Amino acid sequence: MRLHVADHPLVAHKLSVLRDEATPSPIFRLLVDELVTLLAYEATRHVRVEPQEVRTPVTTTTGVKLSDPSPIVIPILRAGLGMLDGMTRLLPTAEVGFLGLQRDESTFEAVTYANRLPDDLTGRQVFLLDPMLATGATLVASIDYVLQRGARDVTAVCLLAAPEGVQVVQDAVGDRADVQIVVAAVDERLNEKKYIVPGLGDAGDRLYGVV
Ligand SMILES: O=P(O)(O)OC[C@H]1O[C@H](OP(=O)(O)OP(=O)(O)O)[C@H](O)[C@@H]1O
Ligand SMILES: O=c1cc[nH]c(=O)[nH]1
Ligand SMILES: [Mg+2]
Repeated sequence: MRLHVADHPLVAHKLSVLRDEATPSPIFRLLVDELVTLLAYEATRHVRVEPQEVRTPVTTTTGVKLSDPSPIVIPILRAGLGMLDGMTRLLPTAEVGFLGLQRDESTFEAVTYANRLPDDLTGRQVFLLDPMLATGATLVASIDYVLQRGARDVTAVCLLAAPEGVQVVQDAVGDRADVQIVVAAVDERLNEKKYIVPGLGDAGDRLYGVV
């Protein structure tokens, strides 16, 4: 498994505003969208392309186009939905699937409550979107889900990760697939409630309110 931490002053600036407890939901949503577009540039560095002839006004040349089958982008509901537009802005031809998982806040296990994905993901590049990688249970369950459907090339785009969660994902994935995590920052640790410290609180609640 590979971990890529975005190292860019704009990412650091936007992330700092995101962390601020005084940042209201409308600004929070806007910043998540902007941050994801910056991360998407890194996350798509190895997106598959193939040669394509292009006729310019002057001559013909060989360019590239995204290979078939198109990549699939999967936001992990609820909070991952806030990352979808930022990702598809750079990958407008990608298909979009949905996975709904919620962390049980007493056992910290991930409970799956929804899925709308193709049965067969063989040969597809998969981009999972979830702002928070805390214990790693949600991301491991999501990766297992797409690997069971045949995917072998998976990139998770996250805003924040805890070192504990990164290790859990690394151990769980092993050499089963090519998995990459692209993240804006790896924070210090998890607290006793398994929240990321310093973190930004509950990403879903800050995007969409407490339900
Ligand atoms: O690494 P973990 O310990 O599994 O925690 C991370 C998960 O927790 C949050 O979702 P949450 O369960 O709060 O659902 P929500 O998106 O509906 O708020 C977050 O968006 C991740 O999916
Ligand atoms: O810090 C955390 C941990 C899990 N889920 C969140 O939204 N935030
Ligand atoms: Mg939540």
